[in-house]
Amino acid sequence: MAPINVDVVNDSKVAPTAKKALPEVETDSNGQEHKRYSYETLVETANFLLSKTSVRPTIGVICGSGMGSYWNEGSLAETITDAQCVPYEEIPNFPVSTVEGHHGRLVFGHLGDVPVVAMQGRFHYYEGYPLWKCCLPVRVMKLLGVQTLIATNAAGGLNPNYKIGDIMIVKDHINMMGFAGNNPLHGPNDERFGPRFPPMNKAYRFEYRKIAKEVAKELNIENIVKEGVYTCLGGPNFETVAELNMLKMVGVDAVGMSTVHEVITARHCDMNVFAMSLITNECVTSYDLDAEANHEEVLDVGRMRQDILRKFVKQLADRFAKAKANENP
Ligand SMILES: O=P(O)(O)O[C@H]1O[C@H](CO)[C@@H](O)[C@H]1O
Ligand code: HPA
Repeated sequence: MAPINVDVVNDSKVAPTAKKALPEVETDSNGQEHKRYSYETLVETANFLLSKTSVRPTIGVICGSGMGSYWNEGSLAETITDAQCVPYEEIPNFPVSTVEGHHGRLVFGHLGDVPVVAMQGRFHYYEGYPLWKCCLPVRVMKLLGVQTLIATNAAGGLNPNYKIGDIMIVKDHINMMGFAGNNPLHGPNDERFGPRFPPMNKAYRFEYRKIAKEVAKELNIENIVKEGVYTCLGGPNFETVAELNMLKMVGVDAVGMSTVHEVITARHCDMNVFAMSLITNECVTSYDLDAEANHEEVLDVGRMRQDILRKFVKQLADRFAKAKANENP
């Protein structure tokens, strides 16, 4: 692939009016300054990555808590073949991972025959990054040629029918942080990424959810695969009983601290999205219960389910790639 031309998107020349200069520096609520990235800056990041690997990924995977670190220890290394890893510290303009269970590097390689890039570690709002910065890798993936995003996360189960270790296919989300005006697309819009007002009602591609249910049957794991609504809170504290009961009332099945803003960013730049939550704990919705959520349990359940997740993701990548190929014969 030749280096990316900033004046051409989807083979069409970009009108000068579509390019909006983003403010160079944004200050977050803690007074910390974050450099804003223009389209051109992210193209530089993407070109750097293209020079580091021969893989040209069409599918991007984001590993949730506990699902990335183990990929480092032989397990996914066996699944992502020809792995070429680039630590986040080496990537120009990239944030770095600060959370246990998030390794902090991009892994380029293949899942079966499908060229992929996996984020072995994501960025969360509670780490101090503005939402747009948490989602910067999604835009970089788009510039690398990724058409489909598979986002995974660890989440607390609110739906009383969910058990620890279940996998919830995300059918929709409630953007709680967006209700307060916090959105990854906040700020000037550069139309080379996408439109000012992107629709979000079909965020989680119906066809891919259908495929995932078929794959679950084929892998004999349909009894642990559910489908539901996810929400992201800012974290880092786990929720109060009253907060969880409120979320339950408004139709949330699983709660976490990620994914929603990544999905919004991916849809904005017209990527196909599939997301799933590993239910790592049951949300405590009664004052009578003694249990408390904790990150160690979250990581343990990720470890417990790593074999199943690996097989599932590998099959999904294969089937999504085939579905995409049938779309563009
Ligand atoms: O969403 P991921 O990154 O999987 O992680 C989830 O697990 C962590 C809490 O244990 C939080 O970061 C929450 O968002
Ligand atoms: O119960 C939870 N709440 C929020 N985020 C989470 N991530 C894993 N479990 C949880």
